[in-house]
Amino acid sequence: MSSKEKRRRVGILGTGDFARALAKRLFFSGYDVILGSRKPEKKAIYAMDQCLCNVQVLSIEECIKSASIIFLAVHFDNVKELLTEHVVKLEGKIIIDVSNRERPSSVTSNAELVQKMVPGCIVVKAFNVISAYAMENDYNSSSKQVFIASNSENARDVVANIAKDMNFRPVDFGGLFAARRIEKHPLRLFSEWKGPLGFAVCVFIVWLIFLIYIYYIVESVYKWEQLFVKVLNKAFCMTGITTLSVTYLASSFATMVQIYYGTKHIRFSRWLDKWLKNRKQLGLLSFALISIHVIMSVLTMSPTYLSSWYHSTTVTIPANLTVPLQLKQTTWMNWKGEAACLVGIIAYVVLSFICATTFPSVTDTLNWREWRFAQSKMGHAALLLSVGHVLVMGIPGWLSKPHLIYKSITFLCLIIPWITLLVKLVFSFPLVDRYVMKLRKGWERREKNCTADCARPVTNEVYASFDMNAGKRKACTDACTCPDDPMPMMNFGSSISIIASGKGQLENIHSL
Ligand SMILES: NC(=O)C1=CN([C@@H]2O[C@H](COP(=O)(O)OP(=O)(O)OC[C@H]3O[C@@H](n4cnc5c(N)ncnc54)[C@H](OP(=O)(O)O)[C@@H]3O)[C@@H](O)[C@H]2O)C=CC1
Ligand SMILES: [Fe+3]
Repeated sequence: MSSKEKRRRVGILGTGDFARALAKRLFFSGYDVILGSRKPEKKAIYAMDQCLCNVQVLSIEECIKSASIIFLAVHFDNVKELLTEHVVKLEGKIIIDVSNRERPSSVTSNAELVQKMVPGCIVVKAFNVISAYAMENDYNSSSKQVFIASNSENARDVVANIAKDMNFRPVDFGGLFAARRIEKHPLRLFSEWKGPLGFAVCVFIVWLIFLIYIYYIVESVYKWEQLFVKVLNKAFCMTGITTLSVTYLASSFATMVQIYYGTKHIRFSRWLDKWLKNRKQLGLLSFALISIHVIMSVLTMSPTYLSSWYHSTTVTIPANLTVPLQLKQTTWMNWKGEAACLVGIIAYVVLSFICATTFPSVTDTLNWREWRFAQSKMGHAALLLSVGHVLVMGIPGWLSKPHLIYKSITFLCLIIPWITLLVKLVFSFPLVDRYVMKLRKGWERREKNCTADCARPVTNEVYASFDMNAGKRKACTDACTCPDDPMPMMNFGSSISIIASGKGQLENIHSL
């Protein structure tokens, strides 16, 4: 066999679920795999899975000897016992630690502890975010990311190539210090959804209490049995539009902060940073709420439920009726119903399009300009259309009872959307827009009088991290970059992708 045809060899310590799945995947990706077991003679791997008949099971020592890249597929608790007697033989080898923790730790990581146990080897943290099931079954999972951390750039490249061969997407996290972050990843449970979900629930409760107050306590407009669809539908609609406007208000707030400080090199306060990072979740939640509103509205689309949307017909039956009377009743929508439907449908279609652009497979096909157009311009257009939909329903009532406008739910639920749209309109004026663009290109209003107490990035070996959660943000008495700051204060929206770019260009992702 020529050297080109020779399969690259890797060793795997352990013969458990993950080791077997890894062995199978590596074998079908063109690797020669050797499993290392404490009792190789008892591990009839091929009996468990015929695909593994070409995978040898050797002793731990032989496995370590025969490969220069070794996956450590044993539970961390057993690592010390397993590796202690092989420390010398492991010298110079690449050890890939795939282990996960039960609890997150900011102080250390399993990978760093392995590096301490075997100082002569090069430890790489990787593959811990892929389950054994996905490893074995999802062969078309090129979108699945494998986060990689190691103090050796060369070792990171080697493991990144292995991940690519296995049809995974490697993401370089830099130094081994980043293993702490990587090990936290599988322990997350929709953590980025908690804030937006809590916000939506609170807004929903507030609107619902208000609706119950005006429709059941102040006046008896509806029957209690109508609470589940008729009244809840209004609460879903009001929460949906509030959440949608809050999604787009975040970027305007950030722009205001940048204008105030006269620079874009300002680290936003924590609440604003969180708000900006949660825009995707807020937007998706508003889409879900508006979808519920659409379904409920379609189900109740009748003159009985939406009397103001339909023409009403009054039938008078003569008192002295002697012959059979035939009444043909056809009711169609009036202008208000038709207009509200039309604007509502267009708003929903635009929102659906924006929602579709957040799917990774679609996002990947968009360039930066298209993405911004979909998320910003179309987003504001969807909000404007949603406002229009509510206006069509509200205006006739406001005109007939202007003194009661403050009680109108259509009026109240449009306050935040109006603010969002008005602020956006102000920022769209050529003068303001030009000024903001200038700031975004790096111009600073008070460049010469810099007295900023700049927060420095946390630097650890080759891993440079802007840890938004670590420590307290330093106060900035004046907003500007420090002259010797190689990377000015920046805001990482999707920290993973930015940090992942490692050596690449750092880009201010808050192009709002
Ligand atoms: N399962 C999964 O979906 C994922 C697992 N991981 C990580 O992969 C590692 C392995 O997980 P998994 O394969 O599920 O675990 P298993 O319990 O299925 O396998 C662990 C293997 O470790 C070996 N081992 C070595 N020393 C000991 C010891 N002292 N006691 C017991 N076993 C020992 C055993 O092989 P032998 O008897 O042949 O020596 C055993 O088969 C873990 O660190 C886990 O966090 C990461 C991502 C996903
Ligand atoms: Fe509606």
